[in-house]
Amino acid sequence: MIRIDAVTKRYPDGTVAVDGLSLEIPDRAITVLVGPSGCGKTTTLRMINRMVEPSEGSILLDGQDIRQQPVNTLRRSMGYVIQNAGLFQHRTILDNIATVPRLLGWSKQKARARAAELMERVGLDTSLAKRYPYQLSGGQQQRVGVARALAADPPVLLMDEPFSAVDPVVRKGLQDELLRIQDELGKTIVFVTHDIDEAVKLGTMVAVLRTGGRLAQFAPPAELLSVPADPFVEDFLGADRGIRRLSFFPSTELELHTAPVVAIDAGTEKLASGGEAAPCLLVTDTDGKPLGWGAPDDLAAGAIDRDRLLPFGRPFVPGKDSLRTALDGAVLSPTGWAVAVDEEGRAVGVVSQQMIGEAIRAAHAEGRPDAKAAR
Ligand SMILES: Nc1ncnc2c1ncn2[C@@H]1O[C@H](COP(=O)(O)OP(=O)(O)OP(=O)(O)O)[C@@H](O)[C@H]1O
Repeated sequence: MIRIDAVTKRYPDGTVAVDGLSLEIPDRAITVLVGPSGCGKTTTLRMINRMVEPSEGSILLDGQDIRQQPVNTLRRSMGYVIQNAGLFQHRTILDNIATVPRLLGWSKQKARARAAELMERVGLDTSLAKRYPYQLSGGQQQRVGVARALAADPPVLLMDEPFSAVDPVVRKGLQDELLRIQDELGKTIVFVTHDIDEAVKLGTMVAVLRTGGRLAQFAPPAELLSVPADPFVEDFLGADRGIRRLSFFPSTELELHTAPVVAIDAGTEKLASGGEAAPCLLVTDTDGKPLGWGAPDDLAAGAIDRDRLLPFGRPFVPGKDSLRTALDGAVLSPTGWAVAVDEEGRAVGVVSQQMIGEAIRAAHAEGRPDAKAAR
């Protein structure tokens, strides 16, 4: 555990960047520091690897003051990833990643083998190994930055706005990749961002800092969304807090209706009977994959015209997707019903907006959501 204990940082010009900050950063989890520009996030991160020394207070790593070990030893136990990756421009991708192992005295061959393994782990094709950083996209460079930080297998990873410089689609890919890597490796990650959505998506714990370097709230993201500590945090979380909180509730409890799901080659009788449970029927192909909503009148006549089917919106996978995704599916569906599919995309049932609303109320009444559903 990293324990930040009553830390204040006053820069020589008198700026108080961090003011009496205390935090307990849990092991093998992602702790996000988030807040407006200039609230002391980077300063806090840099105090953890002693690039900046606190003016007051102390930082403990596994119970030991970080000042008690040589700074180089400390930094080797902490990978560091920054915005724009900060790669060595004159070194190949492979040699960039192999930097720390080489510094640690590994042979060139062993360090490069490790680097190649890490390229795969962060989703980079090893055919890029001999390129130079300028020959990669921004997103690829960030992946190299992550691989380089992981090269010596440090227990701690410090990440300072690592995904801020890439477009939203690439950014989402990098975030997903980080969560996947974290599931495999279980590092203690401290992640700085000014983007609250990124904080909520990635954080096991989220520390919201306010200008002046004071802690506004330290909580799991679902708790942050449900009980913001004060108007500053509430304002910082932004609009749609209630909807976004639904990301933390699993959709497994939803009761699915199967009667309105009919295959396109079903007999006339079956088509006519399904419509009792829902105003529309979901028509699937012969493999069970949804094709669209058909109006009961059409179906009762036993004549399905594929061209007249209504789009079925975005389906959700119960057990994998959250109530937010299910609700989104229902809102997008012209019938107001969401379509549930299995991992192979075959329809397993349908559920109405009203039924989702009831599940939301029940989940809220039960209290704490399941944090895993957010991913
Ligand atoms: N070397 C320095 N000397 C003086 N003041 C500094 C120094 N470094 C940072 N500051 C000030 O300390 C405060 C906190 O800066 P810091 O970079 O930690 O904030 P931040 O939350 O990471 O900001 P951003 O999101 O904009 O990167 C700011 O007011 C900044 O101007």
